[in-house]
Amino acid sequence: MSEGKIFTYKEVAELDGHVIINDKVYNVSEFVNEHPGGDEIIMEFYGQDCTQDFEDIGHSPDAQKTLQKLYVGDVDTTSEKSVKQVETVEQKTSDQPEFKKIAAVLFLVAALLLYKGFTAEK
Ligand code: HEM
Repeated sequence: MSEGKIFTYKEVAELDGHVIINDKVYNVSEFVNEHPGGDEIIMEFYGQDCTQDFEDIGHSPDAQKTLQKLYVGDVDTTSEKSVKQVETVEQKTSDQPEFKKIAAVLFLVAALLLYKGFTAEK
């Protein structure tokens, strides 16, 4: 399906009530009120790409069908992303709680070894 309009990332960001899933643009402004997962969860993604989150939930074929009805066009993937779109991607990659946990464990082990070293000398 590619008979829709072509949007740049910036155009989508400026539109109210539109999201991007798999490089396609959907007008979800009316659908959000009927979304079984709640309106806010989608509203957070207005103007942005929510492919990952949409797929992580494991939406049913029924949800995919609903999506088709909301299709308004495609995104020009070569266009420049808006600041908001870049921020959400960066947030996802740099926000790694696993890394913080590992750093905390390493710090504790180092502190313990240092402490043991000091007490052994005496
Ligand atoms: C924008 C297009 C979207 C459509 C058309 C859509 C559609 C649906 C539909 C029809 C359901 C009912 C269950 C199913 O059939 O799979 C559902 C459930 C759900 N959706 Fe979406 N959804 C969209 C986006 C999102 C996004 C971006 C999220 C964010 C994480 C999300 C989170 C959820 C959750 C958590 C449920 C489960 C609700 C429950 O069973 O309690 N959805 N969605």
